[in-house]
Amino acid sequence: MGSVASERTVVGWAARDATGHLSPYTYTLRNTGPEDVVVKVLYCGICHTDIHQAKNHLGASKYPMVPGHEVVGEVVEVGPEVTKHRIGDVVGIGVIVGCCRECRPCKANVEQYCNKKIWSYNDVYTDGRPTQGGFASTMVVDQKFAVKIPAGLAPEQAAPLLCAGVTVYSPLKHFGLTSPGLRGGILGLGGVGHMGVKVAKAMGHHVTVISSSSKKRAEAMDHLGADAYLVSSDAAAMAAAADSLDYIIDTVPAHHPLEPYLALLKLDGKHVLMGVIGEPLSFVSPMVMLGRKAITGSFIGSMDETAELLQFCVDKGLTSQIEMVKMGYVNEALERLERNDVRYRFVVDVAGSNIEEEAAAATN
Ligand SMILES: NC(=O)C1=CN([C@@H]2O[C@H](COP(=O)(O)OP(=O)(O)OC[C@H]3O[C@@H](n4cnc5c(N)ncnc54)[C@H](OP(=O)(O)O)[C@@H]3O)[C@@H](O)[C@H]2O)C=CC1
Ligand SMILES: O=C/C=C/c1ccc(O)c(O)c1
Ligand SMILES: [Zn+2]
Ligand SMILES: [Zn+2]
Repeated sequence: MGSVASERTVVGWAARDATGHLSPYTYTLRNTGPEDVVVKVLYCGICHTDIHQAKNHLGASKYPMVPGHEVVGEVVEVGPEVTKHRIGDVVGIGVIVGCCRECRPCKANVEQYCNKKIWSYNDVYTDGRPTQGGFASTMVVDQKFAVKIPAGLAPEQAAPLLCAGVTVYSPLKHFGLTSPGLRGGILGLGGVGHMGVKVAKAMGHHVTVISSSSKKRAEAMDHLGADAYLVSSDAAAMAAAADSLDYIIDTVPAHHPLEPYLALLKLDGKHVLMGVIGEPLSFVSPMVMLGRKAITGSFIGSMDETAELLQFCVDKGLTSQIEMVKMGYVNEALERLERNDVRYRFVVDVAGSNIEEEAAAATN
């Protein structure tokens, strides 16, 4: 218990401009507030959103920016009113670190849809400071936005569950797509997509991966447990699969036509958009009318859903498939992620990268 009297100086790896190149950056954290926990970062996953943000794909990036929102760490200090966590707990921090607590989404415990939500980086906290993410030695976060990592989950494999995992779990629950026997499509087999296959399979669905190439076919079928694999450019295979899916989780992070995928949906099928795409997507209206299909979207998941997903993963024996790297490799990892060269999520071993020591040595 107790709080530090002075601001903590920490080191993160920050983008300085839209090249998205990260390099060491020293900054201070706010004093530990009554409901804050101080978290020593152990691991942080690399999500494609980190590229969108670091490279200013949405036009709203502010620099210096320390990305990273799939954070697993150890609680090293708690404010005097913290009841949810204790020193020594292993916790996760995701995309959101604040909300108004008064609006309809907040009262319904879907605080990710709060219009006053605070993003874990590239945002401004209530004290007027920029928020900074998990590619850093330490974070301070309100206890509400830290979730306990349950026993039975390796912390490094838990990291991708905090964004990629809950991002697929939340819409499947919300849209009533949890019944065994449903037929689902996962469009784009990356970080979010591979968790889509795993979570949907654990719910008892028949899962079809829809990919831009055949490169991931063997892994998808043999290791991830997919039931079918479609290459989107294979017109004959796509035609044969028409009218066969109850839903598609669309994780493609770039502009793409929707009509080839809408054609795969059955009556009342749902196309759930996940990718962050700053250009209009298009389709002709009969594609949705003649089949009462729905095009919708979903944004991460709530803190409650995150805790539920973590327990679901323990109960079902699910983990993410990761490639662990040190912080010094983060720029190569970002480049490889952008060129679709990772199976399926990079996780940075932050604590094992000695970033504070290395930054101090570089300035001496
Ligand atoms: N809605 C939300 O709450 C969230 C949204 N996101 C967003 O979801 C998207 C996916 O994130 P993530 O899984 O981390 O990204 P990844 O890069 O790990 O995966 C995306 C996959 O989409 C396919 N793909 C990539 N580029 C193209 C392209 N130009 N055309 C067609 N297919 C492509 C590839 O799969 P394949 O090789 O199989 O074709 C790739 O593996 C991003 O836009 C991210 O910002 C992420 C998390 C939460
Ligand atoms: O990776 C998680 C964040 C996803 C996201 C979704 C929508 C949006 O506009 C973003 O900036 C990020
Ligand atoms: Zn993410
Ligand atoms: Zn709110």
